[in-house]
This record gives sequence, C-alpha cells and structure tokens, in this order.
Amino acid sequence: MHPVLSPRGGTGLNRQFQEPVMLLNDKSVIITGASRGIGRAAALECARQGANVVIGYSGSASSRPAVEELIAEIEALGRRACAVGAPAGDPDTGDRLVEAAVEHFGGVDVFVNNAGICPFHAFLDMPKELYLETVNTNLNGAFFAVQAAANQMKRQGRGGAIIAVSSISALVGGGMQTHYTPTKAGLLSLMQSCAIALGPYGIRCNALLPGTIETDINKDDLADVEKREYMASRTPLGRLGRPDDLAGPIVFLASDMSQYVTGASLLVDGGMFVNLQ
Ligand SMILES: NC(=O)C1=CN([C@@H]2O[C@H](COP(=O)(O)OP(=O)(O)OC[C@H]3O[C@@H](n4cnc5c(N)ncnc54)[C@H](OP(=O)(O)O)[C@@H]3O)[C@@H](O)[C@H]2O)C=CC1
Ligand SMILES: C[C@H](O)[C@@H]1OC(=O)[C@H](O)[C@@H]1O
Repeated sequence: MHPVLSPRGGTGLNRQFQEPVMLLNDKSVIITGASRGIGRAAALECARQGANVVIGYSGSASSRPAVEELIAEIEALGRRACAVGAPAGDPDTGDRLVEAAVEHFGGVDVFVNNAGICPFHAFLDMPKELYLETVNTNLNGAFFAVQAAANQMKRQGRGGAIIAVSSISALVGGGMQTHYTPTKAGLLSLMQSCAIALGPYGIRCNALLPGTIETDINKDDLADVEKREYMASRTPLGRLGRPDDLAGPIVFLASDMSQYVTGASLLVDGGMFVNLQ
C-alpha cells in the first residue's frame, strides 16, 4: 500500500490510529477500458485507495483472462470488483456499467471514461468505417456513459467525480491520427461543458491528458526504434510514460484532494508538450 498525503496535510498517517489514510475508502468507481494499460493501473490504484471497482472492457473473449486476473488482484487488496464486457461505442453501455455499480456496490461515486482506440491511418484514404468506429468508441459512447453516470450521481445526491481520459492529442495534431485527435479534443470539451452542467449537483468533471504512454495501443507504432527514441528524447523527464504514471493523477481527480477542481485539464506527459524549442 502506498503511503499518501492526508487530505489535511501531513505525513499520510492518521495520527490517532497510525494507519495510512485511503483517498477513496468505500467509494464505488467505474473505469472503462480497465482490462489493460492505463485503465488497469488506475483500477488497481483505486482499489489500493479503498475503492470497489467496476471494470469495463470490450467483452472480447480474449480479454477475459486479463479481467479475471485483475479481479483477483483487487480482491487480494481486500476490495471488491466486477466486470462488464460491452462495446464502448454502444449508447447503452453506460447504463449497463451504472447498473452493475448500483447492484454490486450500491451506487456510483467516480466514473472514469478511459476506453479508447487509436488505429493509426493516413487521412486522404481514411476508410469511413474506421473513422466512425473511432469516433463512436472514443467519443459518442463516452457522451452517453458520462450522462448515465451523472444521472445516477444526481439521484444519489452526494455529488461525484467524472474523469475523461483525453490526451495531449487534444492540444496537438497527428498526421496519422486525424480521426483520433478530434475525439480527444471532444472529450476535453465534454468535461468543460459537463463541469458547468453538473456543478450544481456537486459533480466535478475533469480531463486527464496523457502524453505518450507505452501500452498495447501504440505497441506497433513504438516498435519503430527510431520513433520510440525520438519520442523519449522529446520528453524532458527522459522517458516515455508508463500506465502507473497516470494512476496517481486519476486518484487525485477522483478524490476529495481535488474537491475544488472542476472543468480542468491535467496534462501528464513528462513535459513533452512544452518542449518545443
Ligand atoms: N497510451 C498512450 O500513449 C495514450 C493513451 N491515451 C488514452 O488512454 C486510454 C487508454 O489507452 P491505453 O491504456 O493506452 O490503451 P490499451 O490499448 O492498453 O487499453 C485499451 C482499453 O480500452 C478497452 N477497449 C478498447 N476498445 C474498446 C471497445 N470498443 N469497447 C470497450 N472497451 C474497449 C480495452 O478493452 P479490451 O482489453 O477488451 O480490448 C482496454 O481495456 C485511451 O482512451 C487512449 O486514447 C491518451 C493519451 C496517450
Ligand atoms: C497511441 C499514441 O501513441 C498516443 O495516443 C495519444 O493520445 C498520444 O498523443 C499518443 O499519440
């Protein structure tokens, strides 16, 4: 278990009981795309911080072993987990995730919209199907899932936190990502507007903007050693990101540590974005 800063400052130890303070104790957290990569690291850190977790994934049979393993790891931490396999682009998937959280954990406190795809492709011959699949998976499904989570939080009447995993790509272009970058800018914009729409219910909405993080999503792209080294050399902290690098920032935005943060964007990129010259 990671010692953490106490919400009141200090060492992270509750002085009376000398136990680590957990930032998400008994919270019910939904994370989409949690079978692998950033979502998986976030699910584990949320569990370490005391949360029970609904694991969203595509529903593909090949993902099931990874999901079972994650459930076992969360249970070994003394927390509970369940999984919902359903396509992120389906407008009803958000309802299914929320239903699972209500049934198993009594409600929804945190919703992390993380599922996403980035099938690199040139612009001029972009197949219509690939464009539509990318926008549906990354953005359209997210809209309905955020709406479902927000309605549940409103019904509960105790506020909540919504985090969209956007990207540095919301701020910069990518010649092979013309279908992808608009979805990430869209998620950032969705969080800004939802922060206004949902603030009156105590529901905070923020965007997380990872830089280049080594996961399955870019395994092929970064297999090009020259590109990989170039990307690392553009990063002031001297290396590409790891899924774990995003887990802390996600917990921060999910927890009361960020109780006055809404409509914000948190860039977690090792400094890549500011490294122009
Ligand atoms: N890695 C990076 O450099 C960056 C990533 N991001 C964003 O972070 C998020 C997570 O990416 P990352 O961890 O790298 O990716 P991974 O490829 O490692 O994981 C993707 C996750 O999304 C799920 N997923 C994929 N397609 C669908 C679908 N159609 N329906 C439901 N779930 C689906 C996968 O489930 P399954 O296992 O079932 O396929 C998996 O859990 C994405 O939104 C990505 O755009 C943002 C900036 C940088
Ligand atoms: C998948 C890419 O490597 C990754 O995705 C993003 O959102 C980043 O901007 C990188 O391009």
